[in-house]
Amino acid sequence: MPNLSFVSPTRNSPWGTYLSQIDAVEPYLGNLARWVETLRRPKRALIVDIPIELDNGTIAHYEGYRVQHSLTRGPGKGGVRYHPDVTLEEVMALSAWMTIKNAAVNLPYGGAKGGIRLDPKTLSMKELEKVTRRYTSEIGIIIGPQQDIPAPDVNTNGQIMAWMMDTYSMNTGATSTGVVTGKPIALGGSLGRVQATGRGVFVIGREAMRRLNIEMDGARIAVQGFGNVGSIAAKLFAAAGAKIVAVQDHTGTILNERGFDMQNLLDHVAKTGGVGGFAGGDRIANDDFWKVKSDVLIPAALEGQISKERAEGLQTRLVLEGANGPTTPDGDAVLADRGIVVVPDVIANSGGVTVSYFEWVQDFSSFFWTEDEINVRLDKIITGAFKHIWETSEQHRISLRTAAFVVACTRVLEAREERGLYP
Ligand SMILES: NC(=O)C1=CN([C@@H]2O[C@H](COP(=O)(O)OP(=O)(O)OC[C@H]3O[C@@H](n4cnc5c(N)ncnc54)[C@H](OP(=O)(O)O)[C@@H]3O)[C@@H](O)[C@H]2O)C=CC1
Ligand SMILES: O=C(O)CCC(=O)C(=O)O
Repeated sequence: MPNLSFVSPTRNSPWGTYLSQIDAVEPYLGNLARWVETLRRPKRALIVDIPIELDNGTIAHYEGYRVQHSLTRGPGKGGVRYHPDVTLEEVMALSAWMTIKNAAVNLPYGGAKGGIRLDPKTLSMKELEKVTRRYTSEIGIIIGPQQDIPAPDVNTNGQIMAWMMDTYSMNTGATSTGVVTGKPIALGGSLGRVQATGRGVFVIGREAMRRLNIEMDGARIAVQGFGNVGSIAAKLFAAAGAKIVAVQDHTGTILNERGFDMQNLLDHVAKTGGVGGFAGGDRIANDDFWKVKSDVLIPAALEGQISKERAEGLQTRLVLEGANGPTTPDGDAVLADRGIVVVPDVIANSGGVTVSYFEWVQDFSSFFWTEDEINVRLDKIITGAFKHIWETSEQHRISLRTAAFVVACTRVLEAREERGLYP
C-alpha cells in the first residue's frame, strides 16, 4: 500500500478496498502501469471546518470534505454525503470510485466526492441550510462548473443542491446553474435525474439477467437500503414483472415470499420514513436478510455490507451493486469462489452520474430535453458500457469488477500519458 501519511486503511475499509481493486487491475495495464501510482493517491483533498449557530443558540462545528481524486479526463464530478460516519478516508474512496465510474462509462469527467460528518436527522431545516451554505462557501475555492460539480448522495437531495447552487452563485456574483447537478427542475435540473440511479440499476440488472438466463418475470429480488436508489430500482423491477421479496433499512427487515405490493410499500415508507412496521410482509431479524433466497440481491445502502461471512451465506445468483463499495475484498473473493456474479457499483449505479452529465450539458446549452429523450440516451450509454465491460471480462477471464477497472483505468492513464510529463 502507498505511504499516504494521513490515512491508515485496513484491507476491508473503503480506501483499502479501492487499493486492492487497483492491485487487481495493474497486471492488465501494459505500459500504462508506469502511471498506476497516480490512481493510488487523490490529486487534492480539502478538509473544512463548518461552524454554525444551532437553533438553541449554541455553536456547533462540523467537519466536511471535498476530495478530487482525479482531474485528468475533465472536471471533478461526484456527490456529497451527509452521514455521522463520514471520514476523509471514506470520501477518498468514494471519489476514486467516481474516477473509475466516469471513465468506465466514458463521461468526460475526473472523479470527486464530498461529505460532512453529521446526522441530518438531528438538525432542523434551518440548521441544515446553514451547514450546507457554509460548507459550499468553504469548498467554493475548488468547485465550479468547469472545476468540480457536486451532486446528491446519501442523505442529500434537490433542496440541498438548490442551496449549494444559490450560495455558489451569490459568492461568485453570477447565477451558475452548472455548478451542481441533481437540482430542482425550476433551477435547471434535469427531468429523470431523481430516478436515474435506480433506473440505471434496473437497466444494468436487466442486461446482466439476460446474459445469465435469469427470467425477469417472477425473479426474486432482495433490496438493502430503501432510499433514492433502492426504492426506485425496486419499483422498476416490480413493474417489469419481478417480485421484491425482501427489503431492509435502518428501521427493520421485511419479507414477503409472494412479493410486496410496491405501491403500498412506497406509501408506507413515505408516511413513516422506513420499511419497518410495514403490514404487507413479515418482520425478520436483520441478519436473516443475507440468507433470503433470491435471484438478484441489490445492496443499495452503504459500503462494506457484504463481508466474507455474509458472502458465505448468500443464497442468490447475482449481486447488483446499487451502493458504492458494498462488497469487501474478502466478500468478493468468496462470491467469486461460489460462482455468484457481481455487477460492480462503477457500472451498476452509473445511471445517476450519466443523467447528471446530461443535466450539466443541458445547463450549458440552456436547452432542455424531454424525459423520454433522457431515458433513451441513458439506456443506450450504460448498456453500451456494460457490453464493453462484459466482453472485456470474457476476453481476459476476469471478474466484471476487474474488467470495469481495466476499461476505466486504461482510459484515465492513456489521458494521463497524453497530457505529458513536464509542468
Ligand atoms: N443518489 C444517487 O444518485 C447515487 C447514490 N449511490 C449510492 O447508493 C447508495 C444509497 O444512496 P441513496 O439511495 O442516494 O441514499 P439515501 O439516503 O436516499 O438512502 C439510503 C438508504 O440506505 C439505508 N441504510 C443506510 N445504512 C443502512 C444500514 N446499515 N442497513 C440498512 N439500511 C441502511 C437508509 O435507511 P435509513 O433511512 O433507515 O437510514 C436508506 O434507506 C449509496 O452507497 C450511494 O453512494 C450511487 C450512485 C448515485
Ligand atoms: O450524479 C453525480 O454527479 C454523482 C453521483 C454519485 O455520487 C455517484 O455516482 O456515486
